[in-house]
Amino acid sequence: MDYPGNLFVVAAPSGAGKSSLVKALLELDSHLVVSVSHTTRKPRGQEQHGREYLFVDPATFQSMIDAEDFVEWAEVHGNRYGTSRAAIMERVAVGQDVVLEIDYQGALQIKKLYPNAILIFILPPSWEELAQRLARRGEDADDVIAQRLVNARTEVDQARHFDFVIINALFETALFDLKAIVHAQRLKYAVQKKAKPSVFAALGLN
Ligand SMILES: Nc1nc2c(ncn2[C@@H]2O[C@H](COP(=O)(O)OP(=O)(O)O)[C@@H](O)[C@H]2O)c(=O)[nH]1
Ligand SMILES: Nc1ncnc2c1ncn2[C@@H]1O[C@H](COP(=O)(O)OP(=O)(O)O)[C@@H](O)[C@H]1O
Repeated sequence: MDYPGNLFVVAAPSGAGKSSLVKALLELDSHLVVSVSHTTRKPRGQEQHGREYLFVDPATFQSMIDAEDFVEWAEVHGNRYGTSRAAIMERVAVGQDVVLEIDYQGALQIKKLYPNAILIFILPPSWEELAQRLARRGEDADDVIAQRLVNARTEVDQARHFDFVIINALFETALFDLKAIVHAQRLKYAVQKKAKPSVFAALGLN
């Protein structure tokens, strides 16, 4: 299926910094919107319904699966998470670029459905740093953090299936990399669609 907006998928093990990076990217880029997922996980700390997630009970989530409301969904760290069709298609259809912050299982489902989607994997600089970030974030109980660190091994192994990999050591460097990927993809899309940004004129690409 072809659509005028770009789809960017960002995945990472818990604590690698993907929410912080996506939030910073959105502040810099007014053409980008984030898809708000549904989840059966309980809200933590400052999270608000409709902002970080749409928090639903397991029965509601199941009825959405049955109604085929999700373009993808997966069970991650013992909870269910899903992207509703409405969260993305209405936007890409009118030419907005949408970023999905989802796990690798969802990312691979999205790539199958929308081969033009750009898959970006964020890696932490080390296992020690990942553990420290989860502890420093201070949002999860020790057993939840332990489970996430175990799952991180499997998740990191999936990075090779992604289009791009970013190492989030220094935050500003990782943010720069993310911006560059988004920018380059937009230009590629413009060339493919024979759109004519003025910058192409000098290259005879009109
Ligand atoms: N497949 C899928 N995964 C999601 C979705 N929304 C969030 N996730 C992933 O679920 C995992 C857990 O997210 P969360 O509980 O917010 O924890 P965090 O990664 O530590 O911030 C992360 O890998 C998210 O990217 C979704 O709609 N679909
Ligand atoms: N480059 C970085 N250096 C140090 N700390 C970071 C960096 N990026 C993110 N963090 C911190 O690590 C913690 C986890 O980041 P978060 O964005 O919540 O990760 P994720 O969404 O991948 O679970 C947060 O406390 C965040 O402020």
